[in-house]
Amino acid sequence: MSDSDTLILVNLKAYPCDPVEIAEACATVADDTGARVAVAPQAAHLSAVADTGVETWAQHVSPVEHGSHTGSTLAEAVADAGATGTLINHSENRLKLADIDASLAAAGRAGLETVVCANNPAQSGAAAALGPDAVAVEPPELIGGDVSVATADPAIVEDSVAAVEAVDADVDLFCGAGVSTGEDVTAAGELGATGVLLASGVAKADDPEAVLRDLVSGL
Ligand SMILES: O=C(CO)COP(=O)(O)O
Repeated sequence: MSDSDTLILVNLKAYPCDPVEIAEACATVADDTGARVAVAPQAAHLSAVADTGVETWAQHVSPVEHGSHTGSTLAEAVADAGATGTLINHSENRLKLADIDASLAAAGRAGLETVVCANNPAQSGAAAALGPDAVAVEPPELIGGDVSVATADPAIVEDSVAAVEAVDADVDLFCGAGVSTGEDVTAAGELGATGVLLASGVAKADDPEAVLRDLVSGL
């Protein structure tokens, strides 16, 4: 990947890390290198992360509007907290098709950039048909592992790029699972991805900033 618009999106999931420390490391590396690095913390940490100045994403928004929806993650609320984008349909928070559509509508109302996650090329094409800004293909069996999707299953990335392109050429294709090094980022770009999602490589690192600097070196 050589495009500075390429997104490195660090999903903190529910890992026991310090979201502000990682956000500050991401902001520092982004400022130093011009790379686009974003952090998706727990919803309760969005404001604290956004206050660091880093690009901040929600991990999920619910398929709801303002109203009687106890326990929901309202798109307008995450935008108020400083998020500028959101994941939808992550492998660990799968939604029904109609709910993906409604979450996209909610994100659109709130002005959030959107990435819909998918398991495989067929789902990637289907997700593209719903009109997100990007689709992220993440094979569930590789999530949290040591081998990057681009190495373990390059065809799933290439086939997802093609599936998305066939449906809507304006939708970007990202990939994720096992991404932790600059080499992984380079390999993803060579397969046609214009962004990577990663979690454990940064969230579990002893030195998140060092990992981020290595990741960015692969752009
Ligand atoms: O699910 C992921 C990002 O959303 C990928 O997680 P890992 O980077 O831990 O494989």
